[in-house]
Amino acid sequence: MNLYTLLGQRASEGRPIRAGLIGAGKFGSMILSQARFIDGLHIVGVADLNVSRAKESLARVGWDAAAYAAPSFGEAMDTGATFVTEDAMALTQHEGIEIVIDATGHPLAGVRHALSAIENGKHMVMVNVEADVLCGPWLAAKAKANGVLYSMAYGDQPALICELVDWVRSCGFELVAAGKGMKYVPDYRYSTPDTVWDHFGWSKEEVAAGDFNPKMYNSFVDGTKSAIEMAAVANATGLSCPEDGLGFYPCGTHDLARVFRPASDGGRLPKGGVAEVAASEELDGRQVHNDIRWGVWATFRAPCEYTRDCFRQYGLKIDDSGWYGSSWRPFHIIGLEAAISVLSVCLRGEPTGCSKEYRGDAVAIAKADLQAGSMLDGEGGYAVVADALPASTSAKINALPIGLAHHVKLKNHVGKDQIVTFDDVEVTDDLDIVKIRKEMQSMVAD
Ligand SMILES: NC(=O)c1ccc[n+]([C@@H]2O[C@H](COP(=O)([O-])OP(=O)(O)OC[C@H]3O[C@@H](n4cnc5c(N)ncnc54)[C@H](O)[C@@H]3O)[C@@H](O)[C@H]2O)c1
Ligand SMILES: N[C@@H](CCO)C(=O)O
Repeated sequence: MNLYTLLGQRASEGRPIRAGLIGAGKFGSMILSQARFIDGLHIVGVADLNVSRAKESLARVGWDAAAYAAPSFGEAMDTGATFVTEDAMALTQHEGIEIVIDATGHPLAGVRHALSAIENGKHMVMVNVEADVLCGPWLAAKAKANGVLYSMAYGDQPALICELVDWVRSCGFELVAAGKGMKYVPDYRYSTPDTVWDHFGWSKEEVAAGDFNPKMYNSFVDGTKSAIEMAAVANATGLSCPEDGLGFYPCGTHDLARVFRPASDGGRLPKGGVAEVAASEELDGRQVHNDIRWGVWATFRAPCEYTRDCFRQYGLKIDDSGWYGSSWRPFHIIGLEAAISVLSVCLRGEPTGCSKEYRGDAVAIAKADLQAGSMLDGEGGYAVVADALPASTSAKINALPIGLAHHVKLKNHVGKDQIVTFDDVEVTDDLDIVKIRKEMQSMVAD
């Protein structure tokens, strides 16, 4: 039965899905914008470090002040209104909430929120892919052991890629590659929060009128977010991360099947079975024809001649050999679609993508020559960018995951474009997360 019908049943029984949201920034705002139009979904609480910002977000997306004026979770449960608080941990512990959504983008906080939610018997929708790539396989195992579900967020590209991958495999096609689109040329790798808007493509007026965090958007522009997402996709789908990091091959939708096939068959991939990114800009900065900047895609091979012939007969976008086909979804609208995950988890008992193995890692790489004694400033900042590597490679070189490259001091000089390793940094804080990462070493897939 479809989600909408199932939700209608719960609404008519007076048993709405009771959810709590942590992080009311851009993604969270987009969830909140839609939530008030979804009968049967009650956002009991919104937690944000910055309560006044959260309230501004609620007002900006059109909520009446009375709708978020509940003075406690209990009152919110009784009245159908929403309680806004700075206490995220209390939200993850409240008995009335059945599902928690983390949209903070802070990897360490996201892991802690998820762990608390899971230990308190709640399902978890992890918008925070930064946290998912850091500890997702471990959190998913923890959720399973606690009888709850841990899910990627529909509307963001990783969950949509998982959906396409599932379609390819369920049809009996041979999956070759899957990934997302991105506005990217190699120089963007060195972008900082000061230069992000020169590259992202929005005008000064558009940026000034919006609610955008430049460091977050810089993590999109410099390739960090792509690395994080493709490693998370590898963990969720069984695909691999490319041995030498992401290729960011410029490619439009008409050409996916030709470009994203193995080099041995004329494509750009050193080998099949990988998560990759299609850049929406050519190397000289021209926009790619039929670009897929905002979308997701998968390429696959026909398993037999009859299937190959059907690809052509039914107008599938194929390569010149006819053996390779492609499928894509041209858009993702992030928080506007994220309720699909909440409904799928609570009504169907099915995550919309979930880390299953530890196959990929997003590792920190110096954006410039970094001196001993300097501090790393995490995703989208000035010091480091991430690339996606197989988890086995990351483990072998003792690479520092980008999610732990926050407020840590370098003890060694690290040259521009070099991978930062655990041996290069003084890790004095966040030892709970370091411990989880150590435990994850036993989960590394071949
Ligand atoms: N903005 C986008 O277009 C976009 C697209 C895809 C995915 N995402 C994902 O959405 C997530 C959030 O991104 P965003 O753009 O909304 O960021 P944002 O900076 O706009 O919002 C994050 C919010 O979380 C709050 N927060 C941070 N740490 C917290 C903590 N420890 N406890 C409680 N609240 C905390 C912040 O105060 C802020 O209000 C990230 O994981 C990001 O990868 C964003
Ligand atoms: N794919 C998007 C970013 C993530 O939503 C872009 O190219 O800007």
